[in-house]
Amino acid sequence: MEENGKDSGVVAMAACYQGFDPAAYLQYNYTPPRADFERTDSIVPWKLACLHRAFTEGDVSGELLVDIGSGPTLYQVLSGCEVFKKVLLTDFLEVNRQELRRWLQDEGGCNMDWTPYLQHVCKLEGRRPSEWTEKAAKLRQVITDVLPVDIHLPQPMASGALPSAGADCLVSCFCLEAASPDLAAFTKALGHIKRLLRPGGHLLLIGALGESYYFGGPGVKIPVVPLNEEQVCASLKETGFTLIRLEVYTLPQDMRVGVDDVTGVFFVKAKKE
Ligand SMILES: Nc1ncnc2c1ncn2[C@@H]1O[C@@H](CSCCNC[C@@H]2Cc3ccc([N+](=O)[O-])cc3CN2)[C@@H](O)[C@H]1O
Repeated sequence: MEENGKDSGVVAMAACYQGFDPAAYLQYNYTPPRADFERTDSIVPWKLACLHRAFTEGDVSGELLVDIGSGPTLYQVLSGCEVFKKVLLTDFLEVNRQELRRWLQDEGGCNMDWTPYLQHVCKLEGRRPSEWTEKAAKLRQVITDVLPVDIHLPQPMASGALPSAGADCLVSCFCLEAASPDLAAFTKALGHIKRLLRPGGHLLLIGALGESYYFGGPGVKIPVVPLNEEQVCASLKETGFTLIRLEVYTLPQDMRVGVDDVTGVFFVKAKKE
């Protein structure tokens, strides 16, 4: 522990993120082959199917959904925006919060066209893909803010950002393992975000398995704590979450495109009792 009370590994992680490049990151992970809606074995359709099922199978409800560590992406809340009246996006970096605000303000300058994602989730909802414009409008209506977050703080968001009871549901994708220097910090961060959730609320957690690094931009190599399923389950148990479902996707060879060394992706639905 350093004299200012911050763990040295956490301080080093924050430094790694100074070169993060949202446009490059989107290009690496959210375009084909990893986001190929024509392929049933592509990662993004698998993630969207997990989230759609989790948000719509009847046990998740409430007013407020918070996405922890949104990065420059909003696919995480495409299904949730139909279930919650209010959605908050959050990230550690201003460059990512700006990327999200540019899309929300719909004034151009975005580094990503989310249309295929909106069309795909409309199909999952039994709607015509052409209803993507209504879904985009719904998103812009329910996402009321894009706020700073730091999962390594006991209080990750500014006080007053959430109702005192907490959020009704949290979603977090590829953030905790990529922002934590080691497994202990990952588990501690899980405990920190749990405090943002009301009792009885749900956590939808997506993350990388077996990943030790990824590129957050050209030449921006960011270390990741490599996780396996057992460690994810142990961390959830240690922080007092009740596991409802764990699903695992193993990357086909041609999804390993050199932007990271991830071997699989986990999806967790859990509950804070
Ligand atoms: N202290 C902090 N608190 C909160 N957020 C923080 C903090 N530090 C950094 N952040 C925030 O966390 C970051 C989230 S992006 C992290 C990317 N994770 C790795 C990457 C993702 C990915 C995506 C898709 C697929 N796939 O197979 O389809 C695989 C993979 C595996 N590689 C970033 O937004 C940063 O801004």
